[in-house]
Amino acid sequence: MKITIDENIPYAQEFFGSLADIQLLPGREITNADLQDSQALIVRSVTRVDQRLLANTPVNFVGTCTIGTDHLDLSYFQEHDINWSSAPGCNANSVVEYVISALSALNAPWITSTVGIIGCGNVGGALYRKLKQLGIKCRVYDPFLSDGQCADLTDLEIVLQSNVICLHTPLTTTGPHPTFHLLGDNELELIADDAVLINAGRGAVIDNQALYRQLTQRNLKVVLDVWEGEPNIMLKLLDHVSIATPHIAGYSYDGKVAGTEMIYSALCKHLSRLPTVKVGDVLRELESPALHWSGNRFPSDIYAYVRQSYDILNDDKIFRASQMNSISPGKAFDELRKNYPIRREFANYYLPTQVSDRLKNSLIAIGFRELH
Ligand SMILES: NC(=O)c1ccc[n+]([C@@H]2O[C@H](COP(=O)([O-])OP(=O)(O)OC[C@H]3O[C@@H](n4cnc5c(N)ncnc54)[C@H](O)[C@@H]3O)[C@@H](O)[C@H]2O)c1
Ligand SMILES: O=C(O)[C@H](O)[C@H](O)COP(=O)(O)O
Repeated sequence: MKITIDENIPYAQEFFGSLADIQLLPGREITNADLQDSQALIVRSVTRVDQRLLANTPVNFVGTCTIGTDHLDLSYFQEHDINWSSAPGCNANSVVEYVISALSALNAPWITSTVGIIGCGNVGGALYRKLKQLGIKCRVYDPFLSDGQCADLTDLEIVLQSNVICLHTPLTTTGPHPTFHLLGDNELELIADDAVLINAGRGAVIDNQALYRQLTQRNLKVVLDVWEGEPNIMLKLLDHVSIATPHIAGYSYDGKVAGTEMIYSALCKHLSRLPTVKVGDVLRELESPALHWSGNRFPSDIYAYVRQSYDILNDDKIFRASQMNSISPGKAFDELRKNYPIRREFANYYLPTQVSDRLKNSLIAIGFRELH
């Protein structure tokens, strides 16, 4: 048996090599010819998996080590009896930490503000629970949830009037509530001038042309991890965005490896094999998990601790430089993602003992640990 795998999937050999021969290829370059003798295809979000890629191949299992599934033609899979699996929730916590890093780096008064969440599934729901634990007022728009599932559901128009607005929907073009260009001119105009808008869902959920028009007229603070047309983003938009990153919100190492393990387990099930490799076999504890003492001011010192684990402004700086200095910005976008450094989640770090109770409680609520 042979499995074709995106070369950017960490520990592909350790997990999938225990099941079959593996062929590692760049995700954007996998072709139909590459799959002529593969029974399984394991991808990330950059490989469009449809009839063009799969027709007349023996592939009968497709796994994506990601949360998003908009790159998979699920109707084609159903029509051709192709088993498939995604990795729901694998990097949800990574995205939540990205949002917290963005808000604390912007020095926005988010701790005392109202946060609007659009799309309250694995990612939005995890963010919602963390914010509630911090005592932050939330408003949620998710037309697929009922009041029994979330007490703060309200209309999109109301959510857009929050101090912070976070987008966590999938990208959909069909169904009763498609998200493609969910935020266009009319919706963006409802957002207050001093608000923060964060998109770490999918780029095309915001009409990027409309966003550009807005940002040339007013100083809304916008954080974009995802962009329309990735990897070839609208470069002129970059100048108007407060924090810009190349679709790495979900790129904590913990999240990526969890995605690999989930798809490995799904493929084992498909093959009626028992999984023998676990995350703990490959992912080690940090050698230096202790955070340095960095002050006790609440809430401004939250960033001082967060940045020791993940400094979003560093990602922003590197990304801007890559887009400005490269003759091929699209390639540079992909290269940054391919060579993204190892980023471990907050739960791998311990707080210094001097941190005051008030600050400590908040840092623990967002995921850091206390030394006992
Ligand atoms: N930037 C990144 O690195 C990154 C990482 C992980 C996930 N994502 C994206 O985030 C998306 C959400 O992830 P998730 O794990 O929370 O997915 P999920 O399926 O668990 O939740 C999505 C939620 O969005 C809601 N929704 C659907 N259509 C909506 C609409 N029109 N308006 C408001 N809400 C709507 C759904 O009801 C659901 O509750 C993924 O589909 C993926 O595209 C991005
Ligand atoms: O959907 C997801 O899980 C995320 O967007 C994920 O981080 C995408 O990463 P990629 O597959 O493009 O490497």
